[in-house]
Amino acid sequence: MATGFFNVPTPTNEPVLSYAPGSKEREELKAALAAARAKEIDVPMYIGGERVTTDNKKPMSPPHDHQHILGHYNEGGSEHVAAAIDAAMAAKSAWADLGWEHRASIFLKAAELLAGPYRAKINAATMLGQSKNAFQAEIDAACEFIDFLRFNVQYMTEIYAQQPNSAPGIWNRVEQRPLEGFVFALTPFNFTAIAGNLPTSAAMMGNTIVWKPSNTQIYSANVLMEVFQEAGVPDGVINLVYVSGPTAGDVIFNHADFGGIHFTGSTGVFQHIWKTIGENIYKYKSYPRIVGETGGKDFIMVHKSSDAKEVATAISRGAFEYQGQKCSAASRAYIPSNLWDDVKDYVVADLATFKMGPTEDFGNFINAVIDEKSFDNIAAYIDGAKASPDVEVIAGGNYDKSKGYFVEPTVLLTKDPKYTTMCEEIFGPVITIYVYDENEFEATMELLDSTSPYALTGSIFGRDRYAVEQATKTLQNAAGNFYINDKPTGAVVGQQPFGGARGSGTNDKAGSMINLLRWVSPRTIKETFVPPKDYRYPFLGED
Ligand SMILES: NC(=O)c1ccc[n+]([C@@H]2O[C@H](COP(=O)([O-])OP(=O)(O)OC[C@H]3O[C@@H](n4cnc5c(N)ncnc54)[C@H](O)[C@@H]3O)[C@@H](O)[C@H]2O)c1
Ligand SMILES: N[C@@H](CCC=O)C(=O)O
Repeated sequence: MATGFFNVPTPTNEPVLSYAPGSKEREELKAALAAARAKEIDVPMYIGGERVTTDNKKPMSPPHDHQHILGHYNEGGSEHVAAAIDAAMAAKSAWADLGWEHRASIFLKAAELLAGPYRAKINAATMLGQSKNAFQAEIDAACEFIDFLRFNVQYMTEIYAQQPNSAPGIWNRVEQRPLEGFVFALTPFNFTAIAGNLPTSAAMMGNTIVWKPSNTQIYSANVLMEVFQEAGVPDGVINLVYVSGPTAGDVIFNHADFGGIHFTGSTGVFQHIWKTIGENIYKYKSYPRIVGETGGKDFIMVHKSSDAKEVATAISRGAFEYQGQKCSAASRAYIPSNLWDDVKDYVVADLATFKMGPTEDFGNFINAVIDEKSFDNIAAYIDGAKASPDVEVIAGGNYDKSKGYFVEPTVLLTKDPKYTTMCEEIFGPVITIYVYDENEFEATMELLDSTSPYALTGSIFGRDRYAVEQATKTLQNAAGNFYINDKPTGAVVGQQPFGGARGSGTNDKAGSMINLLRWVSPRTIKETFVPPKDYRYPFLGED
């Protein structure tokens, strides 16, 4: 067998295409949208390379047009979860033994497929299934996932290259074994890139996977699986099942071979999972790796020296892109009294120009929220705000689910800095503003830091460098991704490794070496070239 020390292609961020009128990519995307809408599909589970169907067919619809059927997915039960674990365990040794360069090659090929022949298809599936506009789909399903794949391959090689020193006469080596057992990838609805990254990052390091996506992301998960198969991911390495969360959890968290969970989703679900794993700890062969990136109550903190228009733009984009359904979305802002009138005028003017509607109309900046449960939850927060004497609705406040789950981008102004919507994650297009005395900057930051249990993303705006430095220090633990004079969303793989602490997760930074290290179990090997043949120390010879 030929071998060598291989370098992988140097990763660079995938360019974001413009989808401008008349562009080739726009035409291709429009064609992919039309083709997807025209044909109902039957989406199987994938277990050990088998396409598994059941009698339990569940409809999939665009959130912005809930009467249209895109197709059905086949819902499984606990027996399918058990079969997926068996398939992952059966595929394990061949996959773990495969030369790393072949694993790298498979995932680099997946990146190329997504950048080229599958780009329009994965973006169209994300636009229809998750109601993302063309730009939001492009930065997620195409670019971010391509970046995850390419950069993770590079980080994998850097991990393998890290080796210890060796004293004369010995050779020390560290090998990076995959975890014993299987890895459970449990993924959210809101980013196709995250749904793809959670199973592939662990698989890249030699693990085999049971993947359970959110029901509302299955339509695009099916395209990802098609890409994985075409890229050459062997049967059984990534097994995709559609079951309820508790059904998956009951089987997986009771299994002796459960090796780790790669989770992204809400804080409540993650805390429940952690507790269950703790209660079952004696059942497992190893201590399972627990990686979870969860919710946020992301902030924009504004100093009196800021530019009001820059702040307003950060609010308009940071709070409302993808209907505020980003874990990083700005959902509370602290505005100094000297700037409020201007910031308010600019934000209200921006919102008046937002167009809301289906993703197939490329002129729409705002689309629908993901499903009825989410719509009702957001509407209840808005109703609560309307009824509260402490809150004024500055913009938006209306909603309508007759055709799709549409919620107007909504700006609330509160007199109470601890009002519910300043503390709780809403996960929708709602931001709450608290206007503070412009001379109370330090005290307001202390208030911000103690208002919510989360610490995911946050921004400081200011032209006064002393104020920016003060905020950077005071808010050190308030966000895992901290932005200066920028909105708190839009982290790019390889540039701003992403994740938060406190209630927001284990901060293992998706798309970084830190994350990949969680999916290996290092073994240190010491080899002695000429072993001693006498147990005595030299000084034991003579008195
Ligand atoms: N920090 C991050 O990087 C990040 C990124 C994206 C989303 N998020 C968070 O994800 C949430 C939105 O996504 P979501 O609505 O899909 O989250 P969710 O927690 O509802 O679901 C996530 C996954 O867990 C499953 N699940 C739900 N209940 C379960 C249970 N009891 N047992 C086992 N599995 C269960 C779901 O089916 C889904 O696959 C928000 O809170 C958001 O902040 C965080
Ligand atoms: N990484 C994304 C958020 C992912 C969570 O939903 C961002 O930085 O905006």
